[in-house]
Amino acid sequence: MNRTLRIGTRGSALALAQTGHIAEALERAGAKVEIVTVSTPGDRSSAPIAEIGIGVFTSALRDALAAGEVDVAVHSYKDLPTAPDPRLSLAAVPLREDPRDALVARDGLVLGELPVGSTVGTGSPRRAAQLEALGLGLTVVPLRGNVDTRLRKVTDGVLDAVVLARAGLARLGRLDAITESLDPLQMLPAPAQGALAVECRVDDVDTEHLLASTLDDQASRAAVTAERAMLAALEAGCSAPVGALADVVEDLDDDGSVVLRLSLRGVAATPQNDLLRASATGDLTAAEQLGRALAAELLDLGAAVLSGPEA
Ligand SMILES: NCc1[nH]cc(CCC(=O)O)c1CC(=O)O
Repeated sequence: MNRTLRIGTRGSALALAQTGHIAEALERAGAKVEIVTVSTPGDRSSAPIAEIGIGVFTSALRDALAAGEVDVAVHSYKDLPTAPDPRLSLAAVPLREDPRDALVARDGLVLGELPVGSTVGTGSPRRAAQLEALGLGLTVVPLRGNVDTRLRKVTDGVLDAVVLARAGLARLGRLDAITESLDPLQMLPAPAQGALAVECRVDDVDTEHLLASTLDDQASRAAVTAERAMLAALEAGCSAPVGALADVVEDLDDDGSVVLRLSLRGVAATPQNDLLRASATGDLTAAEQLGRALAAELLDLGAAVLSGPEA
């Protein structure tokens, strides 16, 4: 391909860092690239995500891609609505970062050391519900803003701790700030957390092929496919209290040979806001079915059918 690929990204430090990695990988594969920043309503508003709705960070970028203003869009996968966009192809899911949530607390404290009444900042209902379910007497405080703004709440002494995606800190070179990477047994991450979604126009087969062959990681794609299928079947938006995490695990076949399987864990809230947890294992090649099956089990257990603020 001789043309220059225009790669669209949001302008936040995190978005620029993750798009930079993608651009470098494409350049190493011989492509000519150019990074184009697209401003989104989510970047211009400071309202809680639960009010402005999922898609605020991604729809402007998707529109620019569909309109031909850019050729590739790089998103944080967990920020995408669950409904597919028929104009676009999800050409690559690159190797996923560590998907766990991270605690950044004052004085190097871990979760179990935070005194009763400590303030923990997060704007995510999923994180808030799981923090409250620990029964540690923590006070969850609403919080938004870019990664630096959130970290500063702790260094400035405004909050005792904040919870963020470890992947965001990794991509910004701020892993040093983490005082504890939270065990998924206590804090299941958002579906697709730590993964990127790389899209192109559905009719741009050259770009689709280049992205898939250069960037796609099959295990990462299978894991996030299962997590997102679970989310979609619960009809939950990204701001709903739903967590999911799939791992590729080795298992033994009937004839004793090693097979790779997907192990999926999920958490969802009841209408009374109690948390339900469940897990299931399935074929690596049937990730969507696994996600839907786990959602059905959670619904059977009494999970609320959620209609988040938008999707
Ligand atoms: N909700 C915003 C958002 N979207 C993606 C990430 C982090 C990187 C990722 O999960 O891929 C973050 C920040 C956070 O949740 O702390």
